[in-house]
Amino acid sequence: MVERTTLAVLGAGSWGTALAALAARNQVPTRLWGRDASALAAMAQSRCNQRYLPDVELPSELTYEADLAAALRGAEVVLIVVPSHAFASMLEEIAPYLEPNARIAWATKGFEPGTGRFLHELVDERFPGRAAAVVTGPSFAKEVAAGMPSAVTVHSDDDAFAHEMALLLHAPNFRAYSGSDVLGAELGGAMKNVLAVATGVADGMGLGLNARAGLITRGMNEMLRLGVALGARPETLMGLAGLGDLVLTCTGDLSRNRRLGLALGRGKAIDEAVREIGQVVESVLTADEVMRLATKHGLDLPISSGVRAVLHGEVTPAEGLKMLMSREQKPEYPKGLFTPSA
Ligand SMILES: NC(=O)C1=CN([C@@H]2O[C@H](COP(=O)(O)OP(=O)(O)OC[C@H]3O[C@@H](n4cnc5c(N)ncnc54)[C@H](OP(=O)(O)O)[C@@H]3O)[C@@H](O)[C@H]2O)C=CC1
Ligand SMILES: O=C(CO)COP(=O)(O)O
Repeated sequence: MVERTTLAVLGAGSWGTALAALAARNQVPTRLWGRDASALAAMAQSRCNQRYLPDVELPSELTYEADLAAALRGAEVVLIVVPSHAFASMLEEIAPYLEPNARIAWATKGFEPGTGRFLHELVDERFPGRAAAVVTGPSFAKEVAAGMPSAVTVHSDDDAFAHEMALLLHAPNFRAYSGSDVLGAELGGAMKNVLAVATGVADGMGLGLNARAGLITRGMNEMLRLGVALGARPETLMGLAGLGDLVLTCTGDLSRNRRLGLALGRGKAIDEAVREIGQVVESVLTADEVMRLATKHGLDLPISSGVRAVLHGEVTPAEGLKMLMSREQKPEYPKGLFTPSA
């Protein structure tokens, strides 16, 4: 039985719209806010997000609010689903209107660009003491919006809020698990976007299925090593937030990050590839932040580093491949499975 908590979803792109529709179908009173008032009016009229989810009929229970103050009035839970580059400014924008008891969740995947700070750090700094949770895991918006079976996970330091947020979304075809490793959950969701570019590049170059599996597995190793260095729990990274989303995004052509890699591997220029995708491609900013964190912790992450170099045009995909394949022989896990080597 779902409590009738009022939910405000901020960000009317593909994922914000899909999550808002899911909650509304779940009998949660839900308002969807977006920065484009005319797009919201069209959604209210047609019950369709023509730009981001064109084939999906939105539930009649979902309401739309272009005025941020009105969207937040009475909202007990606020779910932020804007791209990571807009996350910090979104926190500033909501500050004057947040209800005193409002809990904050986000489904954004990434870091603060330019600093490598985790999004939970931004939330904790701007809203100290508020219950906060991240919603993450393998979930293409298009499939969730179409009601196809999916599983995600919700992590919070506040067990009650993790459970509450999960219940708002949990539905017959949508399993929402819960946990308490916010950092690990965020790291998995951010890093898989970078690694998806690597498998996309390999597939775009026609390197074969062995290469794809090798990149996914060694990419998982990079996620574990950075995660362990930062204090994430390995099991979080081996779960939906890490491995689950890594497999989805590295293999599923619905992934925009994988599609960017595919285009680069086929020789397309990055600007053109991003323009053609026409939606947020988080890896473009996240690769820099992953490498900023890796450098800070003295870690060598060859796949992530190669992706960053390819995205910056410092090396071609072929040169990146050569760099990876010419590395010295070494043990796969010199220090044991959950204390991976640098
Ligand atoms: N799509 C998916 O399957 C999933 C996405 N995510 C994550 O969700 C986040 C959002 O991605 P997604 O919805 O897919 O992206 P989309 O590209 O589909 O949509 C982005 C949305 O964000 C809006 N936006 C951009 N900048 C701002 C801003 N400064 N203030 C307010 N709104 C803004 C855009 O508005 P406008 O149209 O006006 O430009 C648009 O509505 C990303 O971090 C992504 O990694 C996570 C899981 C699944
Ligand atoms: O995060 C996602 C699925 O879990 C969506 O991946 P992309 O951003 O690569 O499309």
